[in-house]
Amino acid sequence: MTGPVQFIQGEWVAGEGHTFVSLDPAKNQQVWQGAAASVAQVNAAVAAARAAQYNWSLQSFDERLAIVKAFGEQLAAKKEVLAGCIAEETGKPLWETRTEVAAMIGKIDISVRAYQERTGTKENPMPQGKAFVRHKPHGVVAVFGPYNFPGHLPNGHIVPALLAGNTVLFKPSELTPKVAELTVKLWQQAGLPAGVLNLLQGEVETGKALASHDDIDGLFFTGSSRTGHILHQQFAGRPEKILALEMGGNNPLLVQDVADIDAAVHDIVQSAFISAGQRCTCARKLFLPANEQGDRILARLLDVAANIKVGLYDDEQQPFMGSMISVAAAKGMLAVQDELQKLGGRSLLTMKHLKPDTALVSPGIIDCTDIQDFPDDEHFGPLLKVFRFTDFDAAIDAANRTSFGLSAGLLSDSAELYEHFFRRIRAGIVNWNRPITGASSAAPFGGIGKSGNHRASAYYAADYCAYPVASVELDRVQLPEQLSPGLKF
Ligand SMILES: NC(=O)C1=CN([C@@H]2O[C@H](COP(=O)(O)OP(=O)(O)OC[C@H]3O[C@@H](n4cnc5c(N)ncnc54)[C@H](O)[C@@H]3O)[C@@H](O)[C@H]2O)C=CC1
Ligand SMILES: O=C(O)CCC(=O)N[C@@H](CCC(=O)O)C(=O)O
Repeated sequence: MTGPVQFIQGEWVAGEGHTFVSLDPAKNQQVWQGAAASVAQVNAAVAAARAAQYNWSLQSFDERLAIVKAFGEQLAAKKEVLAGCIAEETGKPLWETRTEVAAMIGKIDISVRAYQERTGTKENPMPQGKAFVRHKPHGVVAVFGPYNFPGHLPNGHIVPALLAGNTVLFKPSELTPKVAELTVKLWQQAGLPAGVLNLLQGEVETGKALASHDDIDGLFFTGSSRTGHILHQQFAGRPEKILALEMGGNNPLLVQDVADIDAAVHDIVQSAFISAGQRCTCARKLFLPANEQGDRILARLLDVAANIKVGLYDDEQQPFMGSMISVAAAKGMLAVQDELQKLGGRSLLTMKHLKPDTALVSPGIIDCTDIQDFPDDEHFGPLLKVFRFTDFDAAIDAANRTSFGLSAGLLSDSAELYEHFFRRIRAGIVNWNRPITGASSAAPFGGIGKSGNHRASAYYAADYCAYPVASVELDRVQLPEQLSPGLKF
């Protein structure tokens, strides 16, 4: 019998499904154990969310905000505990998980601004009466989270959804159940009414039961393109439900004409290797000119990348890179490196498994210029693929040769070149002389192609959390000043 890990109708109860565990990937220790939610428990949670929804939506925005702010205070009070928990369960270094918790706290004020600006009430006078645009919540929504930002990214759906008056069923990644449990406990302490937020822990089967439930009004998903596409198929023929998909990327970074080589290399490293390459926005492909400047950048990049400190999340001298999420993920990246070498890639800095029973790997860089028919897959780890080019436009075409379209960037001292690049590149996030990771919560966040379904998150999450209601209103019934032809009163 495992502990109470499901939060349904304001009560912590044990799961009725099979037991699963969560491991500290850097130290190979078990940190959590629990039983998955059964189908009956998924049904009970959906019923609880449905029962709570009307009253939650009837509360004024300020009443809902007071509870969301109380959650923010809980986050601030427990920030070190939560940062420690994220580090332990993902292997990300503490310096980084502290920024994740700070982003969760920052999300609250930003979501209030977004709610008011994007979905607030608008009023316009009319010849008779007034026209209003108001917004209503969809109702009961499911939130699916990824493992790489187990706090910040689900929070980016949950906070705006609750503010708008929805009730939520949260299905976290099965790789990060402990972070989810701690976060939901903070919501509970903030005084969220029973049923408004329910936690359904489990693996794919729990996800399937929730996603296919008839009584949810929508699903907000952040995760892999593969799962997002499965969900999209599941939602086919159900146009009444809203589906927001934030998925992976295969993101290019181009370099041309830069004076400060170290600054360029810094932005490349931040783009490719932060979070051990486990960000959807990470640069996967680096396009470098096949000239003397390109050679100098590459040489410096190899030098800096070879010296990146990889280590444990709680090392006193903090590493830049912690571990990957699991030993399986680490082995998967090493297999990708082997595969690319077989296809004709030339390893310039070989990614290594640093300790076999952990997910600690070193960064890798591989020259893939000579690979014909380069595979269009997202490789979610610290392996950067380099392509040398002689023609900038051909490099942009190659960068666009992907079915994804999340982030892209140019490092160049030429504003004219950036203007040209911006016009031609296809992505939802396009940066100039900045890393392509580290997107702002105060901007929309989403991609095109296989990276999303045109429902951008972050600042625009407000849009998919509520639907607009247009009204024309007059405070008493009145004959119009001008009657339609053929009418006589
Ligand atoms: N565009 C964005 O905003 C972001 C995208 N990501 C992407 O997320 C991925 C990494 O996260 P993962 O946790 O591996 O994603 P994942 O797709 O494996 O899992 C995400 C969630 O979906 C659930 N799930 C998996 N298969 C399911 C199914 N058949 N039916 C219903 N639910 C299912 C999982 O249990 C988990 O809760 C990367 O591809 C990354 O690019 C990560 C962060 C941000
Ligand atoms: O949702 C937000 O508030 C902004 C999006 C964000 O924080 N993006 C991060 C993480 C994306 C990822 O998981 O890869 C980023 O751009 O680095």
